[in-house]
Amino acid sequence: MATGTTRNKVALAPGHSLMDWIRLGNSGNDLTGVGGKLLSVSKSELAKHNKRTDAWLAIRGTVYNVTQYMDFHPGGGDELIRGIGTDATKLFSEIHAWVNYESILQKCVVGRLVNEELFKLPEVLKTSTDVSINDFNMDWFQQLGFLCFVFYTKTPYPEVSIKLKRPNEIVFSLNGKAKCITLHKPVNWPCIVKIVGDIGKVQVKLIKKVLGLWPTFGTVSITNNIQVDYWKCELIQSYDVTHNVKFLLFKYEQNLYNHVYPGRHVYVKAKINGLDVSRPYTPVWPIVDTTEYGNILEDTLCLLVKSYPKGKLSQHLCSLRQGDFIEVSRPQGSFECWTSKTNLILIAAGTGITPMLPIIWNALHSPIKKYNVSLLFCNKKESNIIWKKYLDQKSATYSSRLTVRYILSKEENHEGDNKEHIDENVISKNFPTLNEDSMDKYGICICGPPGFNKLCEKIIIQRGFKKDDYFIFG
Ligand code: HEM
Repeated sequence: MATGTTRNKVALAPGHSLMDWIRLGNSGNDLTGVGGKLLSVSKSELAKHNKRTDAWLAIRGTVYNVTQYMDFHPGGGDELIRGIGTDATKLFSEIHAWVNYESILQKCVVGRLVNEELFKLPEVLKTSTDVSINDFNMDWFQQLGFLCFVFYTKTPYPEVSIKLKRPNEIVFSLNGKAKCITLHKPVNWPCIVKIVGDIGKVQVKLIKKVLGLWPTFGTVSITNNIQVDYWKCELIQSYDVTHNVKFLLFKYEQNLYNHVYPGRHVYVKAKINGLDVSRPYTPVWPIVDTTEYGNILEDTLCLLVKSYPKGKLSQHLCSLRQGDFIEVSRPQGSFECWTSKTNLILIAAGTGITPMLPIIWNALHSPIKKYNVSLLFCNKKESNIIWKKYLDQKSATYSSRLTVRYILSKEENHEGDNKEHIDENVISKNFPTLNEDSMDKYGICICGPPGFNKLCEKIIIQRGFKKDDYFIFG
């Protein structure tokens, strides 16, 4: 067994070099074992993951899942096991403080190791229901580490923007009405927002800078609206998705959160050769819950942009560099996911997948209802399919609730089916099987080029669907 002074490297099995490990990390496999979510982990929760087949350890406040790393560890699995289930900071540093663990384990982050005290506390420490802001009521509650505001706007799908103006001053703008809260003490950014669109409930969690109970949340005052026509956004990351589609991550100007509902869009504006050019784009957050792009923060604006040969704005966006700015409008659109439907049929062509991604995510994670989703995704070639690996992973995880069918018009698909020119026949042939007894439970979304949308609409009308049963993203 190694001590702080003995060095004892082992021979790793073939296929377990550092390069193989990096390859595994980039393969899209979830090495965190928790779906890439960032968790708050208590010491007692950490202690439960102390087996070779379920191994977590913490180093300098970050919790890692090292189960997959076991056979790649140059000091051997048996050595690594000494640290699992614990805060291994000291042990790790004694043996090899120089090892760049953050980089090696970047795809294995489970979350932050947090103070045990937070978990011992009762769920709600202090609540108040008598605060009324404009036309809606507000509750708040706190624990040592955070406080939470809950707004009941009484309108479905309220417009929500939040801005932390100073560490202890936050502005909530709900349906265009803004209130400023001067908080009792400072909080961190970003906030964590949960919205139940159907009933207009907005929950905002703020992490306190310093642990402690507050006697009050602070004071409320009226303020100018923070909603403007366009906000400035800075490009922070850009990734290639296919040969002509990029995944772009933007940060809003200082500490702003701008909620966009699934299926709604924003206008993106940029000055090109002295002229303002703008176009609608549907943000795809939070669908990207893979670790492939690191941990995307709540307030990030995520866009999928296809560069068209004649598309001035799309080409401009695809050529942006980190630190470049664009302007982004308030959310627009009228799509509201049907509350009365439980089966969604989504028909998309190419980048028409963008509104579908948040709809799928929402349908699979809805706290209110279990939706079943059938996606029919039409592309020219397999290499054009946006995030196929991700869609396949999702449909494997939710195999009883999400089915994905790809139609390729320019090449054979991997199942050996012939290439299919996308026409009425092909869409009809691949249309999900319907249960005729519960036709009223189906809601259909269509998004593609105008000709494609027309074709799909014709087919669904032939199948007896009415205007209220479907939505075409134009
Ligand atoms: C906390 C429990 C751990 C123990 C007891 C442990 C033990 C050891 C031992 C005995 C060696 C061989 C001796 C040496 O090269 O100095 C070693 C090497 C190594 N370990 Fe760990 N290790 C632990 C955690 C980790 C973690 C979490 C990582 C991942 C980032 C890691 C990465 C490495 C690397 C890269 C080497 C090769 C270092 C070199 O060649 O200089 N170890 N470890």
